[in-house]
Amino acid sequence: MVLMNEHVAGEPLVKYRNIGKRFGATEVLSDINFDIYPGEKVAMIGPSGSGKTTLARMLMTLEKPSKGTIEVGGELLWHRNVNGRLMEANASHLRKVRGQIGMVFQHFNLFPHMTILRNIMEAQVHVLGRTKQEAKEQAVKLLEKVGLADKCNAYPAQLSGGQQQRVAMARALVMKPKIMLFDEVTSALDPELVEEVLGVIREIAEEEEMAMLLITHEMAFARDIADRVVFMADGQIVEQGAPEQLFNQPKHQRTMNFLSRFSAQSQSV
Ligand SMILES: Nc1ncnc2c1ncn2[C@@H]1O[C@H](COP(=O)(O)OP(=O)(O)OP(=O)(O)O)[C@@H](O)[C@H]1O
Repeated sequence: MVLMNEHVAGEPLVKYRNIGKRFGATEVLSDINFDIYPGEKVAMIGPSGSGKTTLARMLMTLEKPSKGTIEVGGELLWHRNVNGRLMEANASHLRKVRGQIGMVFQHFNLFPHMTILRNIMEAQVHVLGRTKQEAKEQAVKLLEKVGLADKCNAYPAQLSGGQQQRVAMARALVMKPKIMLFDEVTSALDPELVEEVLGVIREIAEEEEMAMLLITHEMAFARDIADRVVFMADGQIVEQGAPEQLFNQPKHQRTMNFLSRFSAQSQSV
């Protein structure tokens, strides 16, 4: 696995700068400055409603910041004019930037009317311009990687939640993104399916060079696979560091409170 301090001298892949976000009168993110380096595996933890998903959705351009800028691979997601107003990037620019990012959500978002194979071929053909044959070969390779080569011709409804989530991962991976976002990908799953999905993410983290941003409530997992852990609360990054430092010697009271609540909860389950 790649270690955080191997990256810090290089140029970040993702740069959040002075990010603020309001929904109406409610401020949900304030003054976020945050980098992700190429190949770095970052876990983001924090209480419900602290703004983790909103931050990730911004990277996919599904949400716009009210303040600040985001760069991916040296390209701004949106430009601001001299008055600070956000200017829409043109479609081809957005496609280029978004092509570097893969996302797996809590809900799998597979196309229900398409077979598993076609679910994974579709964007390769229409976005990357691969031939159907190339797309099929790549799809089969990725389905083998997530342990579902025998499900090519099944439809999503014929698969378990854990299997559908593994298909969603294969679909994101096949696009060869520079960064993969995983947003609470196990929280909609039955407990017995969680481990199979975490196992696939663990493998991806160990084998793939792409960066990862993993939003999770699975503390042991975050500790296990991340190069760096970021703790968010009330729309701010409270603290970040190597997993052993953040989990064993948190610097802030809020981090301590959160982690102790969590360990108390897991003991009582
Ligand atoms: N579209 C929206 N309109 C209004 N408020 C929103 C919207 N999306 C998110 N919020 C609010 O923004 C805050 C941050 O939400 P967000 O989903 O980013 O938190 P989170 O840390 O990912 O939470 P969780 O761990 O529960 O997923 C919450 O108070 C949420 O209610």
